[in-house]
Amino acid sequence: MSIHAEKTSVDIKDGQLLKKMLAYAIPHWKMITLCITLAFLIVVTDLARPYIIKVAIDDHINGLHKPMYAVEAEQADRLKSYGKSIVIGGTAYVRLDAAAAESGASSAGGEALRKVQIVEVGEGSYLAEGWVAPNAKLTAEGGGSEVRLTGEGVQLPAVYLDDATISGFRDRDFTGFLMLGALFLIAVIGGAVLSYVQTNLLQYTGQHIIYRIRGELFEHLGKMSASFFDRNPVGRLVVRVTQDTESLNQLYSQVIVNLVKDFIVLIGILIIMLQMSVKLTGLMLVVIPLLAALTVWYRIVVREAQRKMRILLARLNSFLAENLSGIRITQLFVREERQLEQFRELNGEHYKAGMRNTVINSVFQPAVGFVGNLAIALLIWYGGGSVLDGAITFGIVYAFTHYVRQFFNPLMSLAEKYNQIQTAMVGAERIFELLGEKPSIVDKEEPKPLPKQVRGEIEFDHVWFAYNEGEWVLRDVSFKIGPGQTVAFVGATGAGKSSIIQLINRFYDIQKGTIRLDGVDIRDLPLDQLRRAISVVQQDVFLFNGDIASNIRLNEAGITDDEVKEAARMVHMDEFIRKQPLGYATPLGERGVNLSLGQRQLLSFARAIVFRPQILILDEATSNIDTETELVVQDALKTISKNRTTLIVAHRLSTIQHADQIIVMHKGKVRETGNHYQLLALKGYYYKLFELQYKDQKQDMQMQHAR
Ligand SMILES: Nc1ncnc2c1ncn2[C@@H]1O[C@H](COP(=O)(O)OP(=O)(O)OP(=O)(O)O)[C@@H](O)[C@H]1O
Repeated sequence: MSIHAEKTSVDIKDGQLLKKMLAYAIPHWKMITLCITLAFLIVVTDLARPYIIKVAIDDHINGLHKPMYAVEAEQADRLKSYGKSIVIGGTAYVRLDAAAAESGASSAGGEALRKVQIVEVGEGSYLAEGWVAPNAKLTAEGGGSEVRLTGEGVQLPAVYLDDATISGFRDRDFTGFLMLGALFLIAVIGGAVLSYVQTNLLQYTGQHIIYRIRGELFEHLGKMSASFFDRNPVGRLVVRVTQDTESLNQLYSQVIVNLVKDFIVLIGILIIMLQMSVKLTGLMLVVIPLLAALTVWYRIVVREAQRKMRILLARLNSFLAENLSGIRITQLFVREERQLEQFRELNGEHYKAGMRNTVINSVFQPAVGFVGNLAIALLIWYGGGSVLDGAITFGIVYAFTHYVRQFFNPLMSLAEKYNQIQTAMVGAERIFELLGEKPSIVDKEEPKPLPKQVRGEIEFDHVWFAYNEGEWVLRDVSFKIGPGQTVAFVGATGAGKSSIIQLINRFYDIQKGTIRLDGVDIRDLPLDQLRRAISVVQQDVFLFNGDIASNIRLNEAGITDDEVKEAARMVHMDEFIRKQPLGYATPLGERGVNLSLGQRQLLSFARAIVFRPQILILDEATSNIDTETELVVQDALKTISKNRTTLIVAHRLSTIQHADQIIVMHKGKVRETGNHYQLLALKGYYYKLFELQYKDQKQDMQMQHAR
């Protein structure tokens, strides 16, 4: 598997993962509980709105024709428990609210209460003694106070009502509308305010958790050893710290609480529906199996589609990461067309997978919508009929249509949530996998501190080392470098010279043998002390964002400006730096001056010197510097390397002839050791290398002469 390949799917039921995610949420449990409580209140305000309208319809718009009670005016007190009574002539009337009317309040009122009702017959309104169905077909006979309403097997004495009297009965409707309107407004404003508070609290919590995880990730990455970075491309790690944590944030701040909210909505709606009408609720639930089938289908199909999309996206990402970092090579070798073709292919596949996803969603969402509307159709058919029969009020049917919609909304957005959860779970798994990865190179439990004055004696004692198991890069390497000595490593490409340098720094640990610094196994030393004792100048110099001075002292506050300048002077960079617009404060890189390769190396020298290490390592450090400057640097080196152990890896043998000891490497083994003259006298491998380079030089000189 390519190191760019990514894991793309994880089983949501994975308990381990959930436990770890929960562990991060636990410190915020108070906030999360508060958010869930707020969610509950928001649901209440959401669900209250249709109910308020239902009450407005049933008790006020249609309330006039609801059953009423009447008593003689002087006994009006008896009606108190039903509401405010209206006195007309010698009679007190009270209108019942829908619930009381439906539950047949008569039992509570006792027989002495007269049941009355406002009934419309033809153009006129009558106050009839007795209760009839609202749609009963009646005719009025007689006149004045002697009217009788007959029809449908009933005969009721009635009184004709003029418009003014009807308005009297309507009075309480107007105050009712005002009250309900105010209540509706409170529900709307309350809902909005609560949502605002909840969203902010959730974001705060989510961001806080992510802030912590990001910090931990960065700290953790800082401890990882070189082999880890060999395996993990930088692009991927950047995605871990930025993108994956963000999707996890979404999970904490949106998905979890919203899922709880949706659940409360569904339960809440069911309860309200059941309370309003068991029959209608039963009818609504007829569509549930259809919905369940749809959801199961969707889960299966979309899971696969989304998994495929994530795989392709990961591939696209790694393709991009690889190609953008190697863009110069692509351009140099005129491979743009071929790369573009590959990219198009991948991009096309991703597009197709994306479209498939879209198609599935565009089927699922309207399908759920359709089932919802089917439920509404059933509601109109059955509910409408029941309203006419007087079995259900119009307000209930109206409220049901709203609740059905609210019931189906969370189901419709299931797609989005499913995707969010999957992405977040994948992100979470990657993050926890990363956090769970132990740094392979760490301090011993009780490391032996280095003495303040490091002597700088380095010893390799039968060292075996492989980057990858079984592929030995160093085989039984032994040598000893005395304190203050200058030692050079030479050998063909791939002989293992740079590996030796990396091992001294403990970027990797060896498999067999021992490496000692001042007689102590480096694995027993505190890592930071070991690395502080060593400075390395490499061929590739990394510059950080910042000015020249901070790039030399690497933000080490203990290093003074004078020391920085002194170091720059020693590598003959001082003059160049002074010429820059802001001197030592000139920013480097995009925002400031760009350094040439040679200048970068000089800066890297200054960096190494300023830290005053006991051991200085130069790994191909002068390969980018012109001969003239190299002479200067060599000169500086002589000063610097005095009383310091200095290790030099070089291909140009001319630069290392003065070394106290030269170690010749060949295929991971020490082939020869000695100083320049001893090695030449040996007439071995070194001699051959020297001859080859010398011949080259002679040829160069002859060619120059010939010109
Ligand atoms: N990070 C790494 N992971 C795996 N293998 C590596 C790694 N670095 C180097 N190698 C392998 O180790 C061997 C020795 O490499 P090393 O860089 O030590 O050689 P070198 O003598 O310094 O060569 P050069 O003169 O080209 O710098 C090579 O075969 C190389 O492929």
